Amino acid sequence: MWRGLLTLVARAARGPLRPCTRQGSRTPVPGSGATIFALSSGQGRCGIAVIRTSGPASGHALRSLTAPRDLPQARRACLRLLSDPRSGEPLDRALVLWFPGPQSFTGEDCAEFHVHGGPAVVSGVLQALGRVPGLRPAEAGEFTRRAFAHGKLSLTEVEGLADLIHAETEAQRRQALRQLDGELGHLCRGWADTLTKALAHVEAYIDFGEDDDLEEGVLERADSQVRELEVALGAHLRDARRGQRLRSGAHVVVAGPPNAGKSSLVNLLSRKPVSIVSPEPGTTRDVLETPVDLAGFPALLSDTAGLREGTGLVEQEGVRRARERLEQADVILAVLDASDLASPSSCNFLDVVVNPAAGRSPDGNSQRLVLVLNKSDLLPPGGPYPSPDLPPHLLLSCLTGEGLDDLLEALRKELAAVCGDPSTGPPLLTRARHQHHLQGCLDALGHYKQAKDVSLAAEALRVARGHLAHLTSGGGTEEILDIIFRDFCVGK
Ligand SMILES: Nc1nc2c(ncn2[C@@H]2O[C@H](COP(=O)(O)OP(=O)(O)OP(=O)(O)O)[C@@H](O)[C@H]2O)c(=O)[nH]1
Ligand SMILES: [K+]
Ligand SMILES: [Mg+2]
Repeated sequence: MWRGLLTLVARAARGPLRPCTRQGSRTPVPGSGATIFALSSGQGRCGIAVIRTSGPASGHALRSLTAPRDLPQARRACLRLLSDPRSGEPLDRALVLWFPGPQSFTGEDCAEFHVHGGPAVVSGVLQALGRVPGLRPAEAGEFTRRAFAHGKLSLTEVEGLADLIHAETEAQRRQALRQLDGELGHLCRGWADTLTKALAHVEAYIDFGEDDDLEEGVLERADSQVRELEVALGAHLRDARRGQRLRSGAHVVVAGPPNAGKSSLVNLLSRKPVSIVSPEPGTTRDVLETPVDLAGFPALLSDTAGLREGTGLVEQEGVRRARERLEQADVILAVLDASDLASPSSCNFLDVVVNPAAGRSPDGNSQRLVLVLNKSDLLPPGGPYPSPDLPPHLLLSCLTGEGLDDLLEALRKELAAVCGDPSTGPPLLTRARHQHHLQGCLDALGHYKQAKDVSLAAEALRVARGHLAHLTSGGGTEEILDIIFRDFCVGK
């Protein structure tokens, strides 16, 4: 009786043991019956512009604009005269491509028109397409959304694609490409498979626990699979901030005493005059932020007020803001005037900011510090060399540019440590959403271990697996999909 009841409970709670697939097809695509069209290449005058369509009327649209010719061979570029289907007026001589579904980007019938990139040609072809029955202009991200709905891309791949389109630095491009290649999704599916196996063992125990023909130690095996998974997830979560930093930029804060040359350095690194430079100490009063590509990594570079006490109200507020910003830094770029190391403000900065940070052993999650002694051009040639008891530092002259290459190399190393190097290592978690689901999965595994009842343990494994499925498929939640697809431009 007891066992029969347990089996019933387990069966009812189990539902179908659906593997964690790439399909996002549980979400209906809004207006998916329509055929959509859009300019997919950038706006403005260009050599070639690409216009594409997706949906059941794509073939008809292609035939209408290239009449009287038939559809070209699938996936082969063909030169065709395009003309307006109503007036018959020639529009352009263009390369056209026909991608019958499901072997297309969206999984639907698609057509591409590679036209000459003049505005009149592009608008002529778009207008002609708009007059074909069943066609309407595409909304932002609609092509990708259809690809997702037809299981052509998983959600993490969609995110990778969005990031690839927006990638501004080499490291961002590498990370996005890896995610688009499905590495993160692949990893999650591997974890989900492990969970499915563990769940199968637990369910077998629920169903046949007292039968003699059940292998020994099924529960122990499930336990050890869960333990291994916990270790892997834990390691990945510890790395979580890195992928996000790489996506949105690491915070690099330039700090130091007044007049050390902080603003000069910010201008040098960003290759434009973002900050005012002057011989007057206390020039920079507020935090000035500028996004830069630092040695291939995206960074948000902040110029700050020189740190000193006992000045006017405005400057004091600037100093307060500088201190606040320092606390949020991933990398502190500490600047001192090499010719003025003995001054009270230099000594104070060394004591309060540099030495404490230099004393900490850095890991991927703690702040890192690069110490720069600027104005090396003012040092007497051949020595004496700045104080030997300084922590590791680099010599630089913002005036002559000497030492800049070494500084960039040092920054590259620090940024690779805080952002993770996208060329090596496991795929990174690039969004807070990823972190949330991995943490949810890990928490559920914790419940599994604490469960007093085997059917509760099975339920915990199902919850854990659900989190992994949500990570790759979005779980069909419209809001998440809306947020992700909103990032896309029209035509993608
Ligand atoms: N000789 C020399 N002068 C420099 C160098 N870098 C900056 N300076 C000069 O030092 C002065 C101060 O430079 P800033 O960049 O304004 O210094 P800052 O640290 O931003 O100053 P505050 O914002 O006032 O704290 C300016 O007159 C610069 O031209 C350098 O490498 N060599
Ligand atoms: K200054
Ligand atoms: Mg300044």
